[in-house]
Amino acid sequence: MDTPTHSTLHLSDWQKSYFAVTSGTCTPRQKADEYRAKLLRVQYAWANSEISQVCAANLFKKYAEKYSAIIDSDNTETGLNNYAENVLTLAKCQQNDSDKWQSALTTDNVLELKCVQERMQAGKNLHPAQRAPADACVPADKGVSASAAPGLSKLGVFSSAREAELCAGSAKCARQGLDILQHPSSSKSLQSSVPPVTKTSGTLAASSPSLNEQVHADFQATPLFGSKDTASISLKMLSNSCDSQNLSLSNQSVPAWSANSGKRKAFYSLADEGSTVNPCLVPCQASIMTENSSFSGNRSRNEESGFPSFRTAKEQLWVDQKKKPQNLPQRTPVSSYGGVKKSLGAGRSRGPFGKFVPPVPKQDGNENGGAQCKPHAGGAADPLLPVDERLKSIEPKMVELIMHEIMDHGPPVNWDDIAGVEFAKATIKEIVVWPMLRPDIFTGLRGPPKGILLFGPPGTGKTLIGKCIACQSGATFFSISASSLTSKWVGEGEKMVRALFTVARCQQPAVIFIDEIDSLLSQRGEGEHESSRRIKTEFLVQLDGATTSSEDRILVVGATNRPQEIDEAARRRLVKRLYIPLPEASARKQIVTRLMSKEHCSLNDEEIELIVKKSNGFSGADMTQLCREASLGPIRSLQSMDIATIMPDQVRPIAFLDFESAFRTVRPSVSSKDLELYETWNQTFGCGR
Ligand SMILES: Nc1ncnc2c1ncn2[C@@H]1O[C@H](COP(=O)(O)OP(=O)(O)OP(=O)(O)O)[C@@H](O)[C@H]1O
Ligand SMILES: [Mg+2]
Repeated sequence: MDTPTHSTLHLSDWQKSYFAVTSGTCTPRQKADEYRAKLLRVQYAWANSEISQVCAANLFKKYAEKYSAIIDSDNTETGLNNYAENVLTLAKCQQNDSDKWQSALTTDNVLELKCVQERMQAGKNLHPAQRAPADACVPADKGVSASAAPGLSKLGVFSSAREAELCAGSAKCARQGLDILQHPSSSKSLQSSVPPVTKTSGTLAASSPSLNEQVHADFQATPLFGSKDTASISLKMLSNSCDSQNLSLSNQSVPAWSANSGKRKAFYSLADEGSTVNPCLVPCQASIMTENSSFSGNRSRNEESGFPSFRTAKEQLWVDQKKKPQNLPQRTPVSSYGGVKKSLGAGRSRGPFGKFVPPVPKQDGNENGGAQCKPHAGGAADPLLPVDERLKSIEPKMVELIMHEIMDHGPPVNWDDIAGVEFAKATIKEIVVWPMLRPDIFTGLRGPPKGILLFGPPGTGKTLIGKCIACQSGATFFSISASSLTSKWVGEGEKMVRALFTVARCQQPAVIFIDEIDSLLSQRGEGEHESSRRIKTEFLVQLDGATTSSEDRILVVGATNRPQEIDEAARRRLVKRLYIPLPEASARKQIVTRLMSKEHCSLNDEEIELIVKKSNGFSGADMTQLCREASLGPIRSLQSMDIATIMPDQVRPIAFLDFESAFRTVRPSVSSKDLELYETWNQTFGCGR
């Protein structure tokens, strides 16, 4: 056992520090460091019940004043006046100590010690009256605890004449605290004895029990956080900016300290929890208070042993983190369907921090029943699930891009929102929606076609139908703008096409909506760019696979207002070619009525009929524009002065005259000549009646 050596070492440490603060050669900074160290030692000594509350308070006061005098002084020779730096140093020091303290004082470690076991057993045999009652008078077999010294512990009031003794006691205790710090993880340190007598500058003289005895005493004297009043001392290392006069020491007489360990643990648990922080205290302020049994409520207990378990700040952080909800969303919600249509290259996360989320087939059943995969379903984006074999040949970057093409089911577009085009709507429901709902019925010859082409004049609702399919079909919906595919991925476009179909296969049932499909599948010619040719070829190959494979549940929906430009091979694969014509009178009426129903409007039925009549040849988009224009009429009729002050409900309703003036500026966007072309193409290739 090398205990004497240790003791000698610590004695010399103490002496060194003492001389450091008293010698004239010591710099103010060194002195401040030493005083901080002393304050820490006093903390430990008190926490270990080596000194009493009053003793600790006196020592704190003494050292805190000295410390503050150095810190607060502007004198370059004797003071620092550098608050921030020293506060940080202080905090760092505390943190390090706390770390070391943690590993040595876990309750389990201590309880496993043989000597502790023996002592506990012996303690059980003691008569209750024999147990250490108060003020940390610890029964020990060998040596006498400093806190057990009558002069230190039993007196409620300490005379100044006794201060030297108090200091001696605290110094010894501080040394013990250091022992623990310096041998944190070794259980030997807990068992090793500390020599009973030390002396420093004539003021230090105390006997010390061995630590194992102290530990034993802790447990023996602890009524397991019983209902007796206990005292805790909260020592806070805080701002140096407060004056030393602010040192507030409660001189309440403390009832019997029934639990040494409780006291020690109270100290640390409070320190961890920061429950008594007063931001305007001098460094190392001792805030002494009494607590009742609620004291024990502030700490956790070791459930097996019944002892309260000490937790370091690190442990507490870990526990707190475990308590936090685990199911925090990993990804921010995708923008709503109606607000943003994703297209290639848009809306995806960029840069090195963009997280790759591999798409995988969703294995579990879902509420929509039957559908294997849903847009943005958790399973699809869950990186923990195995990646589909088919995706292994695809570059992850491309898979990610494709995955970001999945459209979300946001604000829904209903079939009723699309005016007219009844035949097209009925056909699409038949092809898309029902087979998705009842795949068991739509088998064999009833199997749905795998390709649809929506063609017709501009602004007739083709894209709107695509959105509606996205919302109503319940399938994974990919919306690809052909132009973005060709322009942004020069050289890699065909790979993207392949990746698109592969991902779609993994996400079945899936709908791939290709708006402006003519720009992707225009007829192949000689002057064509090589890259666009390759894309087109790849697309046809994939389209062929998708349309011929009876197992795959992939529907390709193309939309164009230039159907005549589509390559004949593509045309063949898009078997259902549905004409989306200009809206008929009933459809136009529907559009006007629906839009005006949301506005303050004074139109009667006759006026609406007149509007419908006058709007012959208008597309759906034109009708929308007409209504917009008319709705501005009441505003235009206001004087510019009124606009600044008028209340919204004072604006007059939209009237027929507003439509009359709107008709003067809004013209049909589709010429009759163009219409003939569509009609002809529809009669040639269309599937309408
Ligand atoms: N049948 C319709 N019912 C209701 N609104 C319509 C209809 N057709 C068009 N609209 C209105 O016109 C707007 C444009 O429609 P959409 O984008 O679907 O036309 P499109 O056929 O795709 O045109 P383009 O061929 O130029 O792409 C829609 O947002 C909608 O407000
Ligand atoms: Mg469109």
